[in-house]
Amino acid sequence: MSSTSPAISVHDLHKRYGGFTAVDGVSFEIAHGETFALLGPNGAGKSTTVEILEGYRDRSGGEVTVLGVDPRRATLEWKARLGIVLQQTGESGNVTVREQLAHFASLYPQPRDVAEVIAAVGLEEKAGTRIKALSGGQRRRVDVALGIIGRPEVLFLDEPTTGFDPEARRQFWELIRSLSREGTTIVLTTHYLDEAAQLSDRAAVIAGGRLIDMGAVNELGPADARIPIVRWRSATGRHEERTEEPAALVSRLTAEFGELAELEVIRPSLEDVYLGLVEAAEAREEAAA
Ligand SMILES: Nc1ncnc2c1ncn2[C@@H]1O[C@H](COP(=O)(O)OP(=O)(O)OP(=O)(O)O)[C@@H](O)[C@H]1O
Repeated sequence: MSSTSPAISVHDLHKRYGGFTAVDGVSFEIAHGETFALLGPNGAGKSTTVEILEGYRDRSGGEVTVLGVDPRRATLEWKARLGIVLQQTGESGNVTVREQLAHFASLYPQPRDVAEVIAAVGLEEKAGTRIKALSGGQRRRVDVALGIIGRPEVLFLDEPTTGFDPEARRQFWELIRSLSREGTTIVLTTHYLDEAAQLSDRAAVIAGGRLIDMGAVNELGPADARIPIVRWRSATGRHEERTEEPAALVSRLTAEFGELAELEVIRPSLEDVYLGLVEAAEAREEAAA
């Protein structure tokens, strides 16, 4: 497959569970080397979509290719090119972290070095510990380690940092950035919008099985949702103004009033923009019902 073709292509994807439509006509493409986030509220259809891409779930309609292959026609060779960190942690074994990783490494043609992966997920001190004796967050790190041990070309991360402490999350971000620098294509689903903003090039927002927006993480949502907000307090109380030119407003205010109490310029975060998008989609849904 030439690298100009997308790593992942999804066209008009549908998934029905009995009479319930979980994914309702979703289309997107992910380029080689891109980090792409799938965002959306609980039950939006993110895991279903990702599991179809991974070949774990069949689809009801639409076309999908991952590394040029339809996941319905998955081969072992194709699977070896993917790394998968599922939402639920399955690792609770009687073997040690090092043994488990060495076992998985032996299943891949070009695995990463076991000690390097253990260090990358910050489990050096637990390498000789049985997995069942690890904490929840440490087990999640084992899941991540197992996802990358095979040197995947495409890495699927379904809520990878759930249960991580803040330091572990930052460490994980560094790991993902280094995998991305090596050219790994990464598909991330997360409810941590700061994580999506930190790591992804582009994001798609899904709600009720439909794609409601897609774009670069700093360009999602309507333009007015991203206008900066200037807040300050004066003798008359608290004030807030949205402006495309916050620096000009701040210098006008300081020229007029001098030093201002509690002055801040806020750029709406991905979380603010995301919440606006999801609320608008829910309102449209209710109006249509
Ligand atoms: N095996 C199944 N049978 C019936 N319905 C299912 C099945 N799996 C998922 N669903 C339904 O499909 C919808 C989408 O589920 P999915 O797990 O894809 O959502 P999600 O966006 O990943 O949510 P979360 O953020 O909670 O993980 C949900 O309403 C869910 O109840």
